[in-house]
Amino acid sequence: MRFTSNNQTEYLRKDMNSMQKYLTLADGTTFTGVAFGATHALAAGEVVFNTGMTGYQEAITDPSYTNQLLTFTYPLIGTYGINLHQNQAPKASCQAVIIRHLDAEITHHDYQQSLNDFLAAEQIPGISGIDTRALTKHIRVNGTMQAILSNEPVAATDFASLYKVLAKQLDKQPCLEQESFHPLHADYHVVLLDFGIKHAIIQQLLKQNCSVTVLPYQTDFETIAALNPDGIFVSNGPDDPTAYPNSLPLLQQLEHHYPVAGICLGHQLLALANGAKTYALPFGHRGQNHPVKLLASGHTIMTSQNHGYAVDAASVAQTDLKITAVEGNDNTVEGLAHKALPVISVQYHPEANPGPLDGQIFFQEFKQLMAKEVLQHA
Ligand SMILES: NC(=O)CC[C@H](N)C(=O)O
Repeated sequence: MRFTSNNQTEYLRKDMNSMQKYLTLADGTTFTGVAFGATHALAAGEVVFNTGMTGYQEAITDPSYTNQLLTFTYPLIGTYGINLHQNQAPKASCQAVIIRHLDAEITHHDYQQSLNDFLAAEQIPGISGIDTRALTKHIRVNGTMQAILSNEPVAATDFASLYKVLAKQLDKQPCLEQESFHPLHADYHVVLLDFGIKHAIIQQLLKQNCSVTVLPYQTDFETIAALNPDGIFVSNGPDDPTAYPNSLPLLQQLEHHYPVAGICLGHQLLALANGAKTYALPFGHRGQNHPVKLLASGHTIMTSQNHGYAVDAASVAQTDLKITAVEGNDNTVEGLAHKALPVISVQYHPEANPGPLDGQIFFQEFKQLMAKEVLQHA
């Protein structure tokens, strides 16, 4: 099957003095489009789709997309440019950006750079003129798959060997050193284990009047304890959660000493540390309108999500955890709490960025767990 460029692509080609680019999926499906960003760069990785109508910048700079080729179902991308302080990490780590139409006419009072220039500076290739809805439907039917973005069509027989050459080893980039953030007045001190953190999580903790010390996820228990935290936060991050077996003993130890909260990868790792299992979803949840039912109140909230793995509900029953929230679309696990310890986690992104802030209450719940613990030991 081959999806060819259409009139709009022809227009862009003239407009941008452009160069043709090819997206080849592992099953041989090929899409032809126009290069932008780092136009000559090649890329290989898993193609994942995001259904948000806005928020391309936050998604592109979310480290959880590391080494993935990110496509957007919303057709107009780049319309409001890039505003550098909205970045979720110091550098963008997705492999490539696949879009329908790159908007050359940027309108936003705050914009500092075009998406095209931003991706060129970040050395990330883009391809526009792609029917991203057809691509997404293809992935929804056939499952998440590997793909190559290249300057020449890739023959089916060459796919596997070329993919091997191009696919990067997962470049997990947590902070290399300790970093601290302070609100004007701090009620509590939180140690945040960085597996690939989004900046919005730090901002939400500051908003709760918590000072935050960000530490690389490989930090040992003694170093963390020496900082005398009131609570531990486990961040989001890239990859399969089972790729971090060395972190599980640390999380088990931390749970017995401090209130602990986790988001997305952090949630999955806390589940694994307590004996539950995780599995790969057929095509992931990535967007800003994912309904989540909170089981305690029966309320459904709208959430921002970005994950390809989930916690296996049946395996939770064998542990000391209980399910606190489920997805409205497919009933998968969206929240967990420990039955005896002050440990809570969510699969969705309560810090949003992009997306709705319905889930912000999670940060208040974490603060309440710290308050309770501090009172008990007063
Ligand atoms: N946003 C995240 O933390 C993603 C977690 C994990 N990498 C997944 O895809 O499921």
